[in-house]
Amino acid sequence: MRKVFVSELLGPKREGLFNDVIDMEIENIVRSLSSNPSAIEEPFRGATLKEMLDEAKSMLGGSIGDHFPIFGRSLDKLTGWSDRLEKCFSNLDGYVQMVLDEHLDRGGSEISDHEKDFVHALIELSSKKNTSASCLTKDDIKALIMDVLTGGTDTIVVTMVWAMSEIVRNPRVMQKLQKEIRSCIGRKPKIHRSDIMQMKYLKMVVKETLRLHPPAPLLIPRECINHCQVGGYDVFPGTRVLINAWGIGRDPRIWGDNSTKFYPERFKNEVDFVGEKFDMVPFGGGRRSCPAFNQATTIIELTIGKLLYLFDWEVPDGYEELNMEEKGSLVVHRKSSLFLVPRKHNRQE
Ligand code: HEM
Repeated sequence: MRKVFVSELLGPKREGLFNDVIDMEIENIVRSLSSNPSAIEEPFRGATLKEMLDEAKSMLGGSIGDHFPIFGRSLDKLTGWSDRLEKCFSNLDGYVQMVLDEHLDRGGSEISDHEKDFVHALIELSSKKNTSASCLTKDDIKALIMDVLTGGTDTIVVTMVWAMSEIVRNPRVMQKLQKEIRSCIGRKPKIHRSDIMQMKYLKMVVKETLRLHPPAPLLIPRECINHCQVGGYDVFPGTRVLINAWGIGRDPRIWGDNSTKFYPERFKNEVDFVGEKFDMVPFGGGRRSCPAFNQATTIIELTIGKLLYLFDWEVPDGYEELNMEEKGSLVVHRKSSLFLVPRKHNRQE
């Protein structure tokens, strides 16, 4: 399944369409900010799908029955958790089914290869004509779509919101970042992926955000399959394992006395952040690490780059200090919404 996900959504086959959709979405955010700054909340505010995904994420945080299966399951029934779980996943399943039906109704033949998206590709892999080992069932397709919806939406938005919070709280960082972006872009109307490659400080800012605010601070709960030893402790098969990515990213033994400070310059020398050295693990590590880390960081860099290139950002009058309290279980958000005022940057200056 992971192989299908990587080749059909993230691989070069789908790159053109994926990039076009991302660029269009970033343009939409910028347009809504330019025409009506009070619409800043719009792209991130909930439609029904968002509510469904929020509910699913809160349920994935686990129940009493997940931790104490023997008596916990009965408690889950009594407290109404089991009914809530049933309803939540039947709603999500209904949504995914609707997406699938829409794709089936349109039929694959009248759509050009360029227009075919991830769901079309999955349907092709499930067709009777496909005799390869990766032939998918309907449930496989639904699971893969749910992976994208649950794993790929909130994580990116949460990281962007934390990045904007830290940038605005640290005017020194904001000025340095804007200077870099604006000098790399000059007077060009658009930022391209190739421009981002030159923006070293922007990359440092995104890494520093993921270090201090990994969207999934305990990653995804895993279960140990084989007996192993970690740091001298025995971990037996069946043990549920939680990795404290939040704690690792703030560990003063790795990051020094200023480990809780937002200081992107600490990434001047290349630091691995995709789980090879484990100094920070916002995307997990090993065989089940996030397959979309590359795409995710590019989307965040492009969006932040664009927002900082076109606008100067301020906290609204009356809000002196940004509240940085956190809330959530599987994915950790800001406790209070982020309100910022964008002022269009005059490119003649
Ligand atoms: C800033 C953005 C993101 C962060 C921080 C993030 C983080 C993570 C983490 C921590 C895991 C679990 C790794 C582990 O347990 O070792 C994971 C898994 C996964 N992520 Fe992401 N993710 C991000 C964006 C995305 C996007 C955009 C997609 C899809 C388009 C995605 C799809 C997945 C999938 C499918 C898995 C499961 C992989 C497996 O079990 O083999 N993620 N991600």
